[in-house]
Amino acid sequence: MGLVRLLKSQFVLHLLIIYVFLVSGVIVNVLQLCTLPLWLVSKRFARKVNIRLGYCIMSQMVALLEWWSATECTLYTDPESFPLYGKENAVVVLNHNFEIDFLCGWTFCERFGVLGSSKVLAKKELAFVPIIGWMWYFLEIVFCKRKWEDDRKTVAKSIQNLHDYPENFWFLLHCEGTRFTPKKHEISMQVAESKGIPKLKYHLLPRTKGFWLTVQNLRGNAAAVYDSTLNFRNNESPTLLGLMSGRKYHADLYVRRIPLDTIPEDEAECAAWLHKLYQEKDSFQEHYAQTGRFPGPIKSPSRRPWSLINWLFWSSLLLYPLFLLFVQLISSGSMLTIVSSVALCVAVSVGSRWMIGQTEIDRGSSYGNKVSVNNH
Ligand SMILES: CC/C=C\C/C=C\C/C=C\C/C=C\C/C=C\C/C=C\CCC(=O)SCCNC(=O)CCNC(=O)[C@H](O)C(C)(C)COP(=O)(O)OP(=O)(O)OC[C@H]1O[C@@H](n2cnc3c(N)ncnc32)[C@H](O)[C@@H]1OP(=O)(O)O
Ligand SMILES: CCCCCCCC/C=C\CCCCCCCC(=O)OC[C@@H](O)COP(=O)(O)O
Repeated sequence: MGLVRLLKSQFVLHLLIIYVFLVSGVIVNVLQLCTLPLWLVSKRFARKVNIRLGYCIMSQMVALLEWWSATECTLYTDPESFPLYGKENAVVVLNHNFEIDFLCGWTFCERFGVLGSSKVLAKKELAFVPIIGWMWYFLEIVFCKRKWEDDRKTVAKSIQNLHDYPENFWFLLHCEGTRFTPKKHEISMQVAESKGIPKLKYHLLPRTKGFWLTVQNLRGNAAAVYDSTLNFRNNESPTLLGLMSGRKYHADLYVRRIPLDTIPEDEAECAAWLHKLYQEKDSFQEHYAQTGRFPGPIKSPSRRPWSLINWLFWSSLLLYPLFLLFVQLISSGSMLTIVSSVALCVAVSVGSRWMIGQTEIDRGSSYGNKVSVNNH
């Protein structure tokens, strides 16, 4: 193991990374709270400020992926669509198999300049994750309970609110509704069979209602759907803890741009369209399994320095006071102060381990573990 790799695997460095993330995150959350009066004066300006504040948090995690772990992200897409990425609003449809797929999504957002304004239809539980969830509140992220009776109105309303959004955004939809597990796959294939829909090998059966609702409410606002299929080389299952230990992965993303006005307006036709899309996505994954690459040319955007600069800024701002505090603590010689400080560190470690746990599939929800029936 090289010296750099050995250093990156050290727990004490992970604690420092988490410290910078948590403290800067709380500072940003407080600043976001301070923008509340601004919304009354100028919604446009308040949104722009929050986009930049949100960037300060999200780009730290992007920097962890791009600069700390040096994970590579390759984009397969056609050269005609490439110039449009980041220059228009779009709905992104992405498979949901990996613990860090959200972070790869953010990385592409960063490279196309839409990280701060990126949106997602997220499960309500994520709204309560400290820092990220609180930040999302100010970024107008759309939350759902994964109960259509409740979501149909709230989700539509939240998406409608984005009509006068001042910057280009990508709206991410994991139509499968939950992360892939063998059990969830088996159950969803039973649903597919009962509905006479062809089975999928690499995806869960997509939930079509949220997609239809999103597309209907973004007509005239978003120009396209980016059908995106993600995989990792060498059958790897990357994790956030792996990234933190400096482990390098290689992500491949295949993106097809589909003009939004070509998608059927009728709900049943739109659902059939989405099912067909997932059959195509499945064939791309099969192609990947056979050949180790996606079809189509490679047109990768390179990483930008901004996420690293932001990270260095927060680190230099927050690590020096921590160092001073540490020196003071040792020189105080007070056993009580030292023990309380250690207890605080342990509490913060446990809290951040819980946050990281939110990304872990093993600790995922039971949604999709059984057939759900809607009464409508
Ligand atoms: C150039 C580069 C391009 C791209 C770069 C890539 C990405 C970057 C983009 C943006 C990044 C932005 C942010 C990323 C950051 C963080 C994101 C992190 C995570 C958040 C993600 C989540 O939280 S996923 C979970 C929440 N989201 C969803 O669930 C969305 C999908 N779900 C829906 O749309 C649902 O319809 C719903 C939520 C609106 C409602 O849920 P409900 O459960 O009520 O579902 P349905 O009514 O649809 O379900 C009933 C129907 O389903 C059938 N059924 C029953 N059981 C099952 C089963 N086990 N599996 C499948 N289907 C089942 C049932 O028969 C019903 O059928 P109908 O025919 O009646 O519809
Ligand atoms: C500089 C880096 C510092 C690292 C410190 C890390 C601390 C923060 C850690 C995590 C923040 C939480 C991010 C939440 C994003 C999780 C997205 C996700 O994948 O959610 C799962 C959801 O779709 C489906 O859930 P289920 O499969 O149904 O269950």
